[in-house]
Amino acid sequence: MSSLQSKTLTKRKKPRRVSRVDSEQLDRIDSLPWHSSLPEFTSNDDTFSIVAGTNELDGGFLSLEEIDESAYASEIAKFEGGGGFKNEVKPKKRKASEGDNVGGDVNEGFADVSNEDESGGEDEIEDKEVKITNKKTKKRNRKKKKVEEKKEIEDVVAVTDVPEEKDTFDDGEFYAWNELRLHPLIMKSIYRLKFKEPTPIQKACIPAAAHQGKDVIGAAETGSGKTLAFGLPILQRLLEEREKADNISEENGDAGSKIAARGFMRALIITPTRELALQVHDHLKEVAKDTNIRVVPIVGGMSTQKQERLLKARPEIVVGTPGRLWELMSGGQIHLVEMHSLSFFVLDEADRMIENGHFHELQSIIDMLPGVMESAEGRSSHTQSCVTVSSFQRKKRQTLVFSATIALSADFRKKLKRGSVKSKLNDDLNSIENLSQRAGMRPTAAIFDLTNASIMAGRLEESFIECREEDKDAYLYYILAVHGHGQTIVFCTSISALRHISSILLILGVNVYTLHGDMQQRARLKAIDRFRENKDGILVATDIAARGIDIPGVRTVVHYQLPHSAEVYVHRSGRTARASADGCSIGLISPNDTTKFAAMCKSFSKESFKRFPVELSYMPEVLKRMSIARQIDKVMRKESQEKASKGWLQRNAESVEMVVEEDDSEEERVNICRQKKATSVHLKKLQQELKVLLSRPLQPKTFSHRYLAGAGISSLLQDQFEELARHKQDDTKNSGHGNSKMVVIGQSCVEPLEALRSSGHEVIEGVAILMLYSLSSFSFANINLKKKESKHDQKRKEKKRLKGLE
Ligand SMILES: Nc1ncnc2c1ncn2[C@@H]1O[C@H](COP(=O)(O)OP(=O)(O)OP(=O)(O)O)[C@@H](O)[C@H]1O
Repeated sequence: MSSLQSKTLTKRKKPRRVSRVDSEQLDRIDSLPWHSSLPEFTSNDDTFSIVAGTNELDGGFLSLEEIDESAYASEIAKFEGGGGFKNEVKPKKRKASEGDNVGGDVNEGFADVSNEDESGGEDEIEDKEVKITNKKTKKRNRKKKKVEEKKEIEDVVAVTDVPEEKDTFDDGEFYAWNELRLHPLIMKSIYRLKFKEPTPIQKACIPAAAHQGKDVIGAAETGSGKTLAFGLPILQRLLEEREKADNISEENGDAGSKIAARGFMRALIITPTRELALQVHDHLKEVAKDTNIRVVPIVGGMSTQKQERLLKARPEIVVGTPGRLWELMSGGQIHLVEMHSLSFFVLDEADRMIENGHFHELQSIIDMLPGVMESAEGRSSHTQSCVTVSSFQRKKRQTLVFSATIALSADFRKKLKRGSVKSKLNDDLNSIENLSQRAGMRPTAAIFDLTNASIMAGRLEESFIECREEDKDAYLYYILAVHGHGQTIVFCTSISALRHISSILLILGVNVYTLHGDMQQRARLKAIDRFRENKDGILVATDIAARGIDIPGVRTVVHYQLPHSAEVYVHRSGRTARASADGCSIGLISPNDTTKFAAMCKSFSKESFKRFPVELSYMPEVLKRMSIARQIDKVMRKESQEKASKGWLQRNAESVEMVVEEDDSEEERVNICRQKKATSVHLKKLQQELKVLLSRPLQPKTFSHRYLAGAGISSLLQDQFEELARHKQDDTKNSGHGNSKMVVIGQSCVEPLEALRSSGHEVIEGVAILMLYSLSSFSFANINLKKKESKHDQKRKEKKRLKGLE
């Protein structure tokens, strides 16, 4: 029986008197928000709780308070239009007795001024002077706040801000854009972004959506520029309308406003994840920089009030996730429910939308779209607040549906023509086809499927390492330590696996950022930002990072665990090899994964997969380190769990005014104490042992101590060299010997893609019959050895034979 279990709970004889102050403080503490850095106590296999005590792991190494919210556009000022500077208008004198609170403290201030006129005496004058000064300060502060608020709005939405500087581009270089006939303000952004030519999906979609007013379904590989394929047509149409309206207004006065609906939402873009919504927002905001079209993100995990204030600015383009959008819509947020002028309804990463967790809100939003439910037998209750419009508006609205992985049936267009969904109110919508139809997609929709036979990005090199489940950690460490160059994303399917490897890697001195759904939104964004900024950063993430995240420096994607579906595998791998860059993916395939992996390869029509080259001479050292790291992890986890449950018992006992009595005998207590001491000594010993190992660069077993063979110097090896050099310097100083310098001559690190290109073995359709080589038996080495022996034998035999002939 553990010491913890042997404790008993007894009712307090004399409940501790809790003073009022104490209880207030306790209340306050209880009401503090949950902090992701606090250890979690529930899961037994959760290594995170041990290491996370340092707040180092959970997505961003920092407390949430450190994060500057405004950086993510969540902080937005109240938009008061022209009313914002009311205070500057010379106020009428008001008597205090008039007493209504219109104008708030502004008028209170003025009431003081009026009193000043009526009173006399020096004290009163002094009093009044103080009040006037206070009033001025207040006024100044209010003014300052207004300016700050205005700036905040400008930061979030794109505003009229045509830069003065002369453009220095040579538009001849951008001639490929000419045929798309985009507005000069859009072209200005294209020049600024240095996008020399439209990508194929942009070339295909822009004419159809921007000039022919068609609905579009677009499918193209990851990183192929789909955001602008739907973003540019939206901007084009809004700019054209605006120009037309301005021209007509000039001629006929007010008539122009009928053409360009101002102050209404014109485009609603829905994405499955918050990170993607923010990224799409940033991308469109960048392109709309020289226009006066405003774009705002509406995502969960951020203050609803602040987002409501953002919407008060009446942005034309709203990018959001279904959950938060629906929360605000069902709450009657006026800008969102006034959809009669909506010209574009966009579903980005549409296939993800139909998965669980998003579907119901999305369905509700679609039901709010003007015209969607009109032909059905009635509207659901929540759509009552929606402005009723004719189906004319539905016809005017364009529906754009995009993803890298969209499967459409051959007769989809026919189905659209039949409009089978129209009359079936409770139809099952969980397919892209039904969703598109329901959203009002017309039979004339243009369908561009640019995914080739293999839907993977063209410049992506795919590979795998076969290993036992328990050796995945070691291989991952090998990849990061030996080839750790460029940004890497390691994907896990479960959060517990993510916590496990993050913890192990951290013990091994590999700093990683983490990203998963249990993290607070701001911490998630911070983790992505930090990862983005670190050119050799490592992000360990679940599938919330699988879609859309666009970080050009990502060179390698590691599938630590295989995803549940082939689509997710495509999106995960698509975090690298984006735009015109290349990259590589490495799957760690254990015997449990082989069937799934084979099925995936088949579904991609992949002819060949490369085996990622592993220099097995590194593995003894890797395994040695890994073994110690695991032991440390185990001890720390146990300690942390004990502390956690002890704390839990104590807290619960206190909450019901009980005391936890220690009923261990003296002998038991001594034993526990001894045990703890022994554990602590053991832990220190392990940590010391690992420290010594880590202070030396990871070397292959055949390391000659004269040359460092193999993969070159990764950033991790570089750190270890520096550490070693420092040790050497200290040793030299202590021993009093002269200056001895350690010189490291190394090639730059060979990143996984290079290693793969130079020596990856192709495995042709052989995934299903993969042989499993376990680390413990070093079968690869053995096989090579046997091969060499047999060649040697053959030579000897040949020599003997020749001698015999002589
Ligand atoms: N015409 C272009 N020329 C060069 N780069 C471009 C062009 N259009 C977009 N890009 C860049 O390509 C990158 C990928 O674009 P985007 O995120 O839109 O891809 P995507 O197809 O939506 O990818 P995913 O399917 O993974 O979401 C971005 O960094 C974007 O700025």
